Amino acid sequence: MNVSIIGSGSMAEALIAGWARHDDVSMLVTNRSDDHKLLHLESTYGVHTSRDPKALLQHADILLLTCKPKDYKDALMPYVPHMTSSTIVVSVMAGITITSLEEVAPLAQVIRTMPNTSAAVNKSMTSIAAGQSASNVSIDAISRLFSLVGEIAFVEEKLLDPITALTGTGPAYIYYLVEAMEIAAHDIGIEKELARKLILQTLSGASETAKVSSHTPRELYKQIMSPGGTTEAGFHVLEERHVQKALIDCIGAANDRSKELGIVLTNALKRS
Ligand SMILES: NC(=O)C1=CN([C@@H]2O[C@H](COP(=O)(O)OP(=O)(O)OC[C@H]3O[C@@H](n4cnc5c(N)ncnc54)[C@H](OP(=O)(O)O)[C@@H]3O)[C@@H](O)[C@H]2O)C=CC1
Ligand SMILES: O=C(O)[C@@H]1CCC=N1
Repeated sequence: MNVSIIGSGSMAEALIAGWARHDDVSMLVTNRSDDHKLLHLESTYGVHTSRDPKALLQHADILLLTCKPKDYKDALMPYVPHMTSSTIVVSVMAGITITSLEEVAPLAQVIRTMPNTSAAVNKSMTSIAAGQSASNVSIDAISRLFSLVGEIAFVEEKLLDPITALTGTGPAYIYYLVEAMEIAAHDIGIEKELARKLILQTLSGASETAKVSSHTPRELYKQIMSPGGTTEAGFHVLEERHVQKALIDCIGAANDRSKELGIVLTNALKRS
């Protein structure tokens, strides 16, 4: 599969790192102006880079838009005159709707996705919503492409905003938790390197258990909690400080922002 990638930031690099392990994915990458980043991607992953829209479109029918939502119009415009009905525009952007993309690229088949940076280790959770213009063959191609770097789910487009808050942003919540556990480990006398190993194996074990177990998360944490024991003592603080409520509100705020991004940017760019 040939993919031309427009934007070379964190999300693009995670996908490139994942796809670079697959010989059948050929990538041509561009960005706005960061030559250093393009050189880094060439030397690290063996991808090719270009600043010629025609070359990027000739390389692939799949144009992957990995710029920030505010830049989507500028990023897409140079390709529009060269597009045909076999051009597939795939977006990973938060908030920007299929309709907005179709307005800028009326000939293209548009597919919206929400992956996450765990694509770099083939563990992305990518949700996919296809526009009316996308053929089954194109949808199949895109689902195969993202399956190479993790799990996929087909969803209705309206779910992509909440999914952005849950799984697009999701790894950041986990890293924040790991950071807190590392600080705590230091405070209670466990050295950094050992702490990291202990924490990450605990996290991956808990994730795997939650995945295969028939128990709910509540049942699973209750199984670890002995009356009068250490877990209960720790949970007492979590409950007292309303940590679960804070996490629920955090995802709610990310969801609100995701919706807002789409509305504000689409209106602003329509006026421009
Ligand atoms: N970061 C994440 O974890 C996730 C991000 N996303 C989505 O992915 C997208 C990218 O996010 P992220 O990687 O963090 O962003 P970054 O800011 O790291 O990267 C943005 C990239 O877009 C490029 N760009 C900007 N304007 C243009 C243009 N006109 N033409 C070509 N390239 C352009 C920039 O180039 P230059 O540096 O040269 O200016 C840069 O390489 C966002 O829309 C976000 O919603 C989705 C899921 C997770
Ligand atoms: O913070 C953001 O807007 C992007 C979208 C999902 C993850 N990062």
